Amino acid sequence: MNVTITPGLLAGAITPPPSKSQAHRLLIAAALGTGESHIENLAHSQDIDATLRCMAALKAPGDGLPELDCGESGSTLRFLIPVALALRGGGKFTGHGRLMERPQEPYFAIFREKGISYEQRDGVLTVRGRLSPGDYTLPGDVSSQFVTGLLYALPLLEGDSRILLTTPLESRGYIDMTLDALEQFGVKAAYDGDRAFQVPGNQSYRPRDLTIEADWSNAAFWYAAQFVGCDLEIGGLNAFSAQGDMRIVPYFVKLQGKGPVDLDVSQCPDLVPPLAAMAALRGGEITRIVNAARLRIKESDRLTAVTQVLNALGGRVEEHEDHLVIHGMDHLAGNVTVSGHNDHRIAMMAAIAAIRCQGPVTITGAECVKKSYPDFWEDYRSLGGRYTCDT
Ligand SMILES: O=C(O)C1=C[C@@H](OP(=O)(O)O)[C@@H](O)[C@H](O)C1
Ligand SMILES: C=C(OP(=O)(O)O)C(=O)O
Repeated sequence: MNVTITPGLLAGAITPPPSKSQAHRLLIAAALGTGESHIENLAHSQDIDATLRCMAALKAPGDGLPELDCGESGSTLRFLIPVALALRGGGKFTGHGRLMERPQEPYFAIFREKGISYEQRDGVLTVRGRLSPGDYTLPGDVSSQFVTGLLYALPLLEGDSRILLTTPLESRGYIDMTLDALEQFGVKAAYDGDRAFQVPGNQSYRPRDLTIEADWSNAAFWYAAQFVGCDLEIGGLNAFSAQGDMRIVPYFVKLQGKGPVDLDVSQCPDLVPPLAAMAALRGGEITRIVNAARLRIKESDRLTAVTQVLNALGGRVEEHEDHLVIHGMDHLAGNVTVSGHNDHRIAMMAAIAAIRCQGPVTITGAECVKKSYPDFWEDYRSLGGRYTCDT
């Protein structure tokens, strides 16, 4: 689907969709539960549908390894690899887009050490073996999703385990969300705040009735719209949330100030596309988005995609190995077609930057927003955004 936007300011009240990260966590814990749980405020984004489908496959009776189609969801794949080992002695994992090329080496290193077999061939990752209680050592700065996967699976084992990080933890907010979700389901895991987690074994997930919070990661796009001049009332968010992407609020305030600004995104990588849209429209000011190397291993190489899209719109972005330098302008030229890079956050960034373009902007593959925000285009229109679609 191509969307062509006629630039113009948005206005009105908006509630962001339910948090994808929290939804993954609550659904997996609920499915592992010893009874019936009720999870309210679920949106059928593609990633959440992937987790629902995979949990159903893991729990379906049957012999042999379950087949788990993780779609394009890194969270689903990395959370469920250890869970599948604990529940079913492994699984056959498939994915789409870039998913199966995204790194799994921290798990593979553990599997080699522990005698768990793994093989990735023709796009299928087959993992087979038994998880045993003990020490699990891995880096903390490739993806926090490996730690989350272990935190879900290790409590189910018959003895105590530890997770030991060899490098500092990045994306820490996501681990806080994981620990928060585990606690809600009565599962204990202690984090020393640095490099070690203690995870007692022989635990079970108690059933719970919970409501998924509104998503701070996607709210960030509406904050970016606000920043570029829209009059929005962004509602429904939990100001005391465990979601690390709440950091959009202090970063928004920082960007409103004059002078050069450095934003460290090591703990909030998903904020980079909306932050970059804001920075591109920070007239006459320079913004550096630093500690962003892991952006290259998301749905797209997001450092390249952000740079290409904003520069095509008429912005001035310099791409570096692990950071971006953005020279803010008052307006962008637009009058161009840009690719959504099959990446929801890149398509949404383009839609927000288009608000302050002088000519129309066409975004190709704009349906990719469905990965996390299925109603994004409807919400954009409900706020007065003008666009046409061709499929
Ligand atoms: O645990 C999660 O829900 C997520 C963790 C983050 O990944 P990394 O830990 O790989 O940075 C984030 O980018 C992703 O969108 C969601
Ligand atoms: C990177 C993302 O998700 P995942 O890693 O789960 O694919 C994202 O939603 O931006």
